[in-house]
Amino acid sequence: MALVRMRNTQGANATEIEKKIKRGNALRQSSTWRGSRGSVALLLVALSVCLAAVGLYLTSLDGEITETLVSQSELVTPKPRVFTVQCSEDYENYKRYPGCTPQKCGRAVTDSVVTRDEAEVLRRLAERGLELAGSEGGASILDLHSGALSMGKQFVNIYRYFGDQIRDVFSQEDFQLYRDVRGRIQAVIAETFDLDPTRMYLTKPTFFSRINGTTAKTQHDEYWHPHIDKVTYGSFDYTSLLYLSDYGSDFTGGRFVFMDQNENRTVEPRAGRVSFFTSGSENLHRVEKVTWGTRYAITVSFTCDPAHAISDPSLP
Ligand SMILES: O=C(O)CCC(=O)C(=O)O
Ligand SMILES: [Fe+2]
Repeated sequence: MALVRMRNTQGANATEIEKKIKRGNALRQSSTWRGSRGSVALLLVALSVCLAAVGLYLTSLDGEITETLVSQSELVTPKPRVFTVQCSEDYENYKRYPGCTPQKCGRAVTDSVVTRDEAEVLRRLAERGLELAGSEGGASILDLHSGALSMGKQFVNIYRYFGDQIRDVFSQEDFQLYRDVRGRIQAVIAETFDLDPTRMYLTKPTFFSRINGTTAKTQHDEYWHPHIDKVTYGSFDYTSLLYLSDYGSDFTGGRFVFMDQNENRTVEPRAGRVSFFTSGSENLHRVEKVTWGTRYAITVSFTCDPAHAISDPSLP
């Protein structure tokens, strides 16, 4: 009995010892796991850092690093903010026009050539004109010079299509304002690039644009493709854009992007802001897709070749 008790006691001790061993093992295992959990966390951090570095490198190769040249909220006044870039070699293949052909190339932005009130008058003009028709896709244009207006999947000539009724939509004052603004833009481009303003001429197309987030229906709606204006439009030597609405409050997306070798550089539209640049391949650019709201702008461009000059738009 005692033996039995003894055995029992020994047995009880053994069970106790086994339990302790098990507990000890369990504890050891959990501390090993805690230790390895630490290493796993460290490894994960290191991996994330590596991935971030690789991501940054790849985006830089892709030209996806973006610098804001001018944001919507700042006011560039009284002098334009000028960014000089090296002229592309294309110019060697073009006929040179003294006093006009770019000797120095670049881009510039100014908020002191057109007031916000004037921009509003021009935006209303654009709204009225584009209300007459407009593209089924997201991008519509109205060219006051040729009369071209987006309608559905094509264009109509407003002067022919609407005849005299067009005088109920546009006034002489509207056209006068366009001419004034065109003259001021021409003067600031000439001053910035050291040109003779009498040797640069308005060229076509010159148009109001309205862009929203509607899905494109035809190629004309695909405004976001990278392009070089001198290639796309032929006659352009200096491109200017007058913005009629505000990035961030009237629309989102829709920033203007200069696509440089290692970096994108953006201009954020602001009502009354004029952005201008030499039209060669030194200024490859695109417009971001508009994601919300409506963006209005006017493209006003100049040529050095008198053969491509057009007169100011006027009411017929
Ligand atoms: O509206 C813009 O900001 C740019 C438009 C453009 O690139 C063009 O008309 O060629
Ligand atoms: Fe362009």
